[in-house]
Amino acid sequence: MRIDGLKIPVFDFEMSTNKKQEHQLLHRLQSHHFLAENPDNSASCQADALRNMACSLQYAAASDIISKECSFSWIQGVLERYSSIVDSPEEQNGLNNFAEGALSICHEHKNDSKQWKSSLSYDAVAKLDCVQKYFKAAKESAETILPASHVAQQIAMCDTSSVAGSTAYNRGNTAGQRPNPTVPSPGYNPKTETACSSEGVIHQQARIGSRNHSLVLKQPDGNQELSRLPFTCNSTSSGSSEYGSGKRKFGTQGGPFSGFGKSAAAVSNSYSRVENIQNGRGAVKRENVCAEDDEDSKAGKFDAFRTANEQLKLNQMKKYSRQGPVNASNYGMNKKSLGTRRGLTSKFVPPVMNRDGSDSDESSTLLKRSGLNKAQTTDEPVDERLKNIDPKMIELIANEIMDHGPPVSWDDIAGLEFAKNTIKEIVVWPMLRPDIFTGLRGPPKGLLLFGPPGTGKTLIGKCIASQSKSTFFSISASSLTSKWVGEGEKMVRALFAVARCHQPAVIFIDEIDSLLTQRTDGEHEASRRIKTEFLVQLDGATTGEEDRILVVGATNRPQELDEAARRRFVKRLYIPLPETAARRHIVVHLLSQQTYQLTEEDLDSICDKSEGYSGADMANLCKEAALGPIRSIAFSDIENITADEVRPITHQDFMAGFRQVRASVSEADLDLYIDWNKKYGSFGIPGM
Ligand SMILES: Nc1ncnc2c1ncn2[C@@H]1O[C@H](COP(=O)(O)OP(=O)(O)OP(=O)(O)O)[C@@H](O)[C@H]1O
Ligand SMILES: [Mg+2]
Repeated sequence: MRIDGLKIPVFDFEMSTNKKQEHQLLHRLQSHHFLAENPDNSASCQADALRNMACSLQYAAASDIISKECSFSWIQGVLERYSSIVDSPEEQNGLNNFAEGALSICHEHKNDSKQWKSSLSYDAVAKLDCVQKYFKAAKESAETILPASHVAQQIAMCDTSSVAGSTAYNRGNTAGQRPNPTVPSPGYNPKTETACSSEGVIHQQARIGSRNHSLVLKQPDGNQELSRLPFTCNSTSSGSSEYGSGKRKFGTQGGPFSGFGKSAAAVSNSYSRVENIQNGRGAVKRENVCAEDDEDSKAGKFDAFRTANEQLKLNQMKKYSRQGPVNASNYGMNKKSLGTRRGLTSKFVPPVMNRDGSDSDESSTLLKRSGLNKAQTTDEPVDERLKNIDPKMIELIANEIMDHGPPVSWDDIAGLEFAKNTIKEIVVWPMLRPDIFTGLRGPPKGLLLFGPPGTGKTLIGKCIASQSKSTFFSISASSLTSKWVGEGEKMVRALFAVARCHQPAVIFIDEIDSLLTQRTDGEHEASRRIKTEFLVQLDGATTGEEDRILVVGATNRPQELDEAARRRFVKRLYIPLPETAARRHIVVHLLSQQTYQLTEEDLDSICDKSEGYSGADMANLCKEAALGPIRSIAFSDIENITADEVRPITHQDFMAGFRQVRASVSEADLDLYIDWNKKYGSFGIPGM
């Protein structure tokens, strides 16, 4: 006999005298075959048909309609086909069993495989504790030795019979008699008893109603019962409709090949373990140790029998038992960006979130402050404006870009009164009185801070972050370009979308020249796209008039800015080198944490001598001077000296420091800034 597509070898039937049985078998095989081979049928329907086919073959062998060898070889072909469907990753032709876990985690993708478990093998079932016990019992009985695969098959067959419906074959007779299969009918709940052995060594009884089963060891002539091994199938899948629909539940059994298709936990749960067999011929004492089996399975004793999918679920259940089942939709959302930093001074974020509900205080506080955690990590509706934005980008923005560094006050910034006042006007006042700052009085949407390096541009950004009560996003051009290679423009879009949801908002872009350099013909397409997106967002094409988002850019190369970008930064503030008073302020401010002996004249002298120094240079000078008293301590005393015994910082230390720290900004560079400021800079606020 040959059935196309299954590559089944031709075997001789052991023709039964019962032509009716044979006819029924052929009829069943044929109909299952057509169901399995019809490409219009769904994968689950095909798999169902194959399972039924294998079941029919098993039954046929058990009933001596066909030979055992023929049945096993044929079943092998059927099972191969069945496995290829169950485990196929293709959505159309397979049930994608192994990919299910990953897919559901990624994007809650659902497919038929949710209802299916992939196959275990005969060998796998044979390794089960309960089956091994049978072997032991059989050996002890010394009456008959059963091949492992045969017993395993019996277990699977018993499981088959526990499920009523199309594959439950009714005999309605007692063990030892030849089977008398009938065509199953819907709703039929037969007492099932399956005898299976050409040698008549093992017979199996299964009563579906009570779900009590027994393996009966018999004499080869099939008449004398050697031993009876009862066990219980506590399957929860019963009824033809459930089986027919191919429904299978995690941790439950169902279907003829549930021995192949369920985890060891499910298998061990399904059968009570036979604890003690008194003798080969006598009664068998059985203890139901389902719970223990469950513990075994939890302890991983049966790891070899779990499919990847089941192992994944088990792990998740174990891991998140305190949180309940893992919600695939929030799985990816909760993940932290790998090793990213949040802002300029924030701590390292571990790659894996602490999922036991005790996520670090800092990160949870951060997310709370960002207001993103609730919308993004729970089922609460996400803001309409964020719907088309990649959640990972939103998360990155919340984690890394929203800045929550140490507070910087306006007093920490020496000098720069004009810049500070302008910023207060643009940022602070409109926030206090949004009703006044509307229409023509509406604050500008772009502010550019330019000037020589080390003059406090970034410091001003930090000050805005802590002083303005707005949501502050601090971003460097490199974080837009390097982390999302090829996706920088999406990141820009996401940044503005998140900012729009958290108004009033300030987006601070340090070193903006590297992001918005002049566009050239030869430049990379990706960077061009970022620039374009930025210009679009800055222009307010997607930002309404009433949106309160201020973009603050800082650069020490303003001349390299794209002219379109320049236009969009309406206010361009020159942040010059600190004047004498500002330098004095920096020195006093930094020395306030140390002991020092400096007269007013000493300070004047230091400030005069530091003409042309930037704020950063002044900070370095103070550091160098502060090391003077330490250098004067003998090396041998360094270990024992107390902090109070260190001498104060003196004028000489500063003079020594001047030899180490020189001005970092040249006159020529300054001229460039001054020129650019004359051309494009904002000169001041009227009346100030
Ligand atoms: N006006 C200032 N008042 C107080 N400290 C200042 C001032 N300017 C600079 N500093 C000191 O210099 C350090 C560096 O300043 P900052 O990073 O803001 O410079 P920058 O203008 O951003 O430089 P760059 O253009 O190179 O990025 C600050 O941490 C601070 O200690
Ligand atoms: Mg800077």
